[in-house]
Amino acid sequence: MNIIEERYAVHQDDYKRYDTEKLRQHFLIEKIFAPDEVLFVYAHYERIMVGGAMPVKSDVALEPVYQQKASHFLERRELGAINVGGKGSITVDGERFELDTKEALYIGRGAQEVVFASDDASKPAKFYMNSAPAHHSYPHKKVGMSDAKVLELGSSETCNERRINQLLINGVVETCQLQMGMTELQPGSIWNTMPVHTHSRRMEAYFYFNIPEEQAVCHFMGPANETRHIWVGNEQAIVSPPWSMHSGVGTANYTFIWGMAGENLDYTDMDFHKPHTLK
Ligand SMILES: O=C(O)C(=O)C[C@H](O)C(=O)CO
Ligand SMILES: [Zn+2]
Repeated sequence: MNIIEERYAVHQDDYKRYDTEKLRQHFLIEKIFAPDEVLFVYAHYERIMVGGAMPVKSDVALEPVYQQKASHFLERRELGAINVGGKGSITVDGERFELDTKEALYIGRGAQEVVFASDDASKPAKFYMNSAPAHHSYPHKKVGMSDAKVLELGSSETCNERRINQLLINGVVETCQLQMGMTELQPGSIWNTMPVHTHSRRMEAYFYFNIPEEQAVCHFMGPANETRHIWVGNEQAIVSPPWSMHSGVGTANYTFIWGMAGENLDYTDMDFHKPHTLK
């Protein structure tokens, strides 16, 4: 049985009055992986589902949840999965895709049986997933880091030197509305997505991983003139509403996966806010 939690959409006027606990309750996803389970948060921003599958002792299957009222999970949805654990595989209607760490799989609408497996229980695969409603069925496709479109952004002087690996993105794979990728910070750099941006056309989810023990990432959210922060631990995620900027600074090096759904598939459609204008 897949485990699901629901998150409703928040108005930016209400968000202003949230304390730490309420911000965390609405925007932070503390648990993405549990052994031999599939966990999902169903968020009412573009109806994105954010979650993870971690097969250890046994394979685990994707099952429909009550919120979907569907006979199978992908009846009206598409899904992107990126492995952040040891080697594993995803079998889609009998077709097996081997996925090493940092490799992604796009699964198109209509797939009926999706099964996650780890090659070695002592180093389990961890499939981080985003899923969004889909109007069309595009082919399933595996995308490795060497297939990614790469953007090198930032500099060591501003502590934001980073490599953006666009994995499930227009031009690499056909999707209805989902886009996903992985941003790696260069050693010594700690700021992601600085200068910050908003894109009210798309919501976004950030999943932080490879954060060393006892370290954390301070994630910033909100309209540029009304920002708040949430401290995020390793393998936790943030749901970013369409009115919110999204950026983070780590107390150590880390990596994160971003995923988006919404009005367009244009990665460059962003409204930038210069650091000195933020409040
Ligand atoms: O470090 C960055 O900059 C990012 O990774 C930005 C994300 O890809 C993003 O927010 C796309 O809208
Ligand atoms: Zn963004």
